[in-house]
Amino acid sequence: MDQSNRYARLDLKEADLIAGGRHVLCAYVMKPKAGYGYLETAAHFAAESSTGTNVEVSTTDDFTRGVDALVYEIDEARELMKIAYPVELFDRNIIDGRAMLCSFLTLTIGNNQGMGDVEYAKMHDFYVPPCYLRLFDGPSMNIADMWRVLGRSVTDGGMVVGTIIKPKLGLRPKPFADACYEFWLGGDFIKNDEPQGNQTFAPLKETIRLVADAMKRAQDETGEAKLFSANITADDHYEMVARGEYILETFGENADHVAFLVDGYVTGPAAITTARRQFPRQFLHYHRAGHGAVTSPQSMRGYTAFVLSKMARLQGASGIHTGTMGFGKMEGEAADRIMAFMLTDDAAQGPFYPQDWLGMKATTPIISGGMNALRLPGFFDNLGHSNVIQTSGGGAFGHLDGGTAGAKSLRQAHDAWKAGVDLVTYAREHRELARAFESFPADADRFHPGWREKLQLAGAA
Ligand SMILES: O=C(COP(=O)(O)O)[C@H](O)[C@H](O)COP(=O)(O)O
Ligand SMILES: [Mg+2]
Repeated sequence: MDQSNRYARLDLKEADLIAGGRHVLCAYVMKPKAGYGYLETAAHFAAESSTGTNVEVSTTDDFTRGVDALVYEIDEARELMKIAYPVELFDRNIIDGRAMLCSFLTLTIGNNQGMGDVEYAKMHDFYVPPCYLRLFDGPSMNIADMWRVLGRSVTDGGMVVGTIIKPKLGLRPKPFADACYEFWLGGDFIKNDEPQGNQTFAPLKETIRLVADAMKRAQDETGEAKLFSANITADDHYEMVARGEYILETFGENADHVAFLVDGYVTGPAAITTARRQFPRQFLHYHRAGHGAVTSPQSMRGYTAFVLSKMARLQGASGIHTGTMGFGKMEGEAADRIMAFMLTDDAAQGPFYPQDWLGMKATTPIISGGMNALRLPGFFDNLGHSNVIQTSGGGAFGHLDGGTAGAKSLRQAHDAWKAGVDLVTYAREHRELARAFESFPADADRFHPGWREKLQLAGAA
């Protein structure tokens, strides 16, 4: 059944829809299955994503028709389809009238992902009007709160030098806490790797006690504040709260040095909101393991990493992984920086839509995945600033001289970039950085050709 006479209004102008402020706009790359017309499929998609189904139902009335989602633009050659969703369609909490991200997802990227006439459809951008934006929690904390703990400028405090405890699994509590101590002697921030929790060989309560003690000792030794991001991800809301409360109690006077890590892709918006609302004074660290299943450029369904990031800010993530924009080991490209700008700026431009955040706090980009000191300058050049959390797992613990030296090499690379000094030149006077070149020679050759001669290290070619 062709429903385009009801669910398509190609005369509507995007600028008018934005000015009207009553619609959420979504841009998809959509392809119909063979034998289905583009507009007809787009209209069915909008029907299934709002008030309709594949047939007319007798219970529809005039009010219903007033809240139809409407296809307002198509470009078959680019496989582009844009849909306007009236804000009334989205579910609100009964407890406080606020918006919920799961409702946004259920409609805009729900049943439409399994339709028989759609070959594929992937959301590439969305726009949220002010009346709906203000109903989302948004972040309560971000990197500024970390900088405050670290005693730095709260507007331009620079890179938070971080790591992920590696190996990913298989450390018992003491070796785990020892690795933390070692890194903290040179760095600022440690996160649990995403699968680390309460395994039988590393019970959470014991590990956390030892990590809290390691933090105290590292702070005493260095005279600097240290930060830890503890994984509280779980299926069960009560389990997450129990973990969070235990961790805060155990860190005691250092509880404000603790972030909570939640795997927001595998657990979904409910877990992110649990952490955001139960622990509004803690930095909420959104880890996105698994997101590649839908966000990868090879996946033609779901949504992009840009969309995931934008949703994370709405939900109130303090920080989210944004990949390494082609400078690390995970998929990504230099142009991914627009993802970071959408997280941090008050007005930003996405691939299809502008977004005004109306003063909603920024979400901090977390840069991770195959990074090390040698890859940082190129990354910062591309981004244009270094106000991010950066975590190098292999890049710290893969340093020939261990985790402390690895941490120092990362800080030195950041300092060199801030000072506008070439990395090899800086390494001549900074031993840990120099040894990072020897630790990661393939990267050194790729990003800093001629480094051996310039560094004049013993054993250099
Ligand atoms: O453990 C790591 C990186 O370890 P390493 O530093 O040893 O590569 C993170 O889970 C990835 O960064 C996730 O990817 P992304 O940040 O893209 O979500
Ligand atoms: Mg990890």
